[in-house]
Amino acid sequence: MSTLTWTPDAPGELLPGWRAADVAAADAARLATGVDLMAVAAHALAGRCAALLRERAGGVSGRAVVLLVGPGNNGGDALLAGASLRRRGAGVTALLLADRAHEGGVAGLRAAGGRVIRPHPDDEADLHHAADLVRDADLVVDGVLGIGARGAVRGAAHDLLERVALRGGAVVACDLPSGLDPDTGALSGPVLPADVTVTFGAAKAGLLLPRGRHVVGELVVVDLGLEEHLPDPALHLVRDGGAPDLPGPHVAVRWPRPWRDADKYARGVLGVAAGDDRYPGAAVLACSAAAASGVGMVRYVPADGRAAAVDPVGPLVLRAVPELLVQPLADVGRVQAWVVGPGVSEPDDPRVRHVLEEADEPAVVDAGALQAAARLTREGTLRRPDRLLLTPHRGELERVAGVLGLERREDAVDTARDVVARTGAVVLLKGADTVVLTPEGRTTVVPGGPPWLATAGAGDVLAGVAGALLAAGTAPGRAATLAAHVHAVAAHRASRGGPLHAALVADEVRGVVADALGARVPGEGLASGGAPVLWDDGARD
Ligand SMILES: NC(=O)C1=CN([C@@H]2O[C@H](COP(=O)(O)OP(=O)(O)OC[C@H]3O[C@@H](n4cnc5c(N)ncnc54)[C@H](O)[C@@H]3O)[C@@H](O)[C@H]2O)[C@@H](O)CC1
Ligand SMILES: [K+]
Repeated sequence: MSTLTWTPDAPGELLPGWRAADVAAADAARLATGVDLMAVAAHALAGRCAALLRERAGGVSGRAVVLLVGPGNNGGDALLAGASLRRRGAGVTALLLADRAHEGGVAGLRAAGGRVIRPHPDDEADLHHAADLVRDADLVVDGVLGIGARGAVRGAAHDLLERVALRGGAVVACDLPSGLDPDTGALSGPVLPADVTVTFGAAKAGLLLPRGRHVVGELVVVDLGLEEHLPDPALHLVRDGGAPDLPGPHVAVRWPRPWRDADKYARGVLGVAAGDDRYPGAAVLACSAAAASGVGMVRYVPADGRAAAVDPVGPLVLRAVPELLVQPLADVGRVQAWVVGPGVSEPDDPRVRHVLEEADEPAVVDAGALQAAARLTREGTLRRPDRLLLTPHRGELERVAGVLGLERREDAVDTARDVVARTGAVVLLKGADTVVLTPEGRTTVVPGGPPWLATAGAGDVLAGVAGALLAAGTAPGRAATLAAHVHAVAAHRASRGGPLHAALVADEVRGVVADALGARVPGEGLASGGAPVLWDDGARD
């Protein structure tokens, strides 16, 4: 299924998502003011269904619409939308897939001339017939379960979804694709991937999280006037610039830019403690990416306290970034941030110990330094975790959680949240999508790069970009979100649908940042030509 997009009328750089319980409470508060929310929801749903029928089937009148109807109000929404489509001339059949169905909805559909069928859950011929109706429909509306869902879809709906889950025609999900957990995005049992999800009142968090996003299709958020009844969102999703290879307004507004007479310290000086004899390339990639991200200067710190003259990695990083300095740990000059860990294969590498136990500067902690951060957390000697950005992929996260002695969780995002709570550091969890979690409780989902990005060295590039931002004074949570987005956009450019390798991604970073800054909306964020972000609070992303 396509990646998630959302309609332009949902403004802002970030799309907020809420927990189902918070939306249900806001629904109830709004209902108490006397608004017929279901009528508003069904009207909007019918409108989007009609538009999709026109796009895909050339019109509404005479087209076949099948409603999959569950026991609750979600089914009620679908039935009332079906009644509206019937009045516009569509042939509408409701399949009632539970032992009860929303009475007003059934009556409404019948009154409009729609057909209502209740397939018997144990009758093979009934289910077969229902599956045929679904397969032949121009449009299927999934109204089996909404935010009242608990676990995988059960009963006749389960059996039917299993038979039709791979059908090709248009599907509109009512509030959310049934079988998707509204809070976590977990998919249990068969799920009908939607072309469009019309969600009511507020986007549910699960629609924006990695596991859920790929079955949501285009997301339309219907305004039910819930704002004043909703608490803070559970998470945010970062928006691109209209296509995966265009940076979104989030970057334009927040990327630090130098003022006219800024020196290298104002731009940021980054120490890179990465690479060793086994993994020299990690150092090259991290340094190149940092340079492409606008850092003022890079100090490269070789392994083993070696002097520049004898370090074999130094000439490689110098060839990639001629302006950097190679300085052994004992002589390293002033830095404003660190990247530590990419391509570091020795667990007791003194560079790792220095950054994690002695330094005060913010640091990106990646790869070979992650387990050390976990071990030092356990021992109580990790220095100022609030300055740290941990960047594990899933496997590394599990190892970190293991060292920390955390309980095993099924969902990696939950594990990451536990690691944040235990360490006090920001965690950037790499995966198909990136999830950034901060100790203040903020969760941000950043849509990922192309699948080709799952390649050696991609993480080293990301670490370099994030390090450059930390060096410029951007707070760890914000740096993580910005870096992940720029990295993903750069990867889309490097790939153009085909294979890529990490150095190509690093090469694209500069152009992505330039485009983002060029597209910046005047009057928003920093003043034009203004100061870089210096130690912003980072509480908000
Ligand atoms: N509360 C409101 O005022 C509004 C609700 N709306 C709609 O109502 C929906 C929520 O309605 P409900 O609270 O009735 O909940 P649902 O329609 O999601 O369904 C809950 C029902 O399904 C059953 N059920 C739960 N999990 C199941 C499973 N895994 N397999 C089979 N059956 C299961 C439950 O027993 C319960 O009867 C929203 O998603 C939205 O579509 C909208 O009309 C907007 C306003
Ligand atoms: K649904």
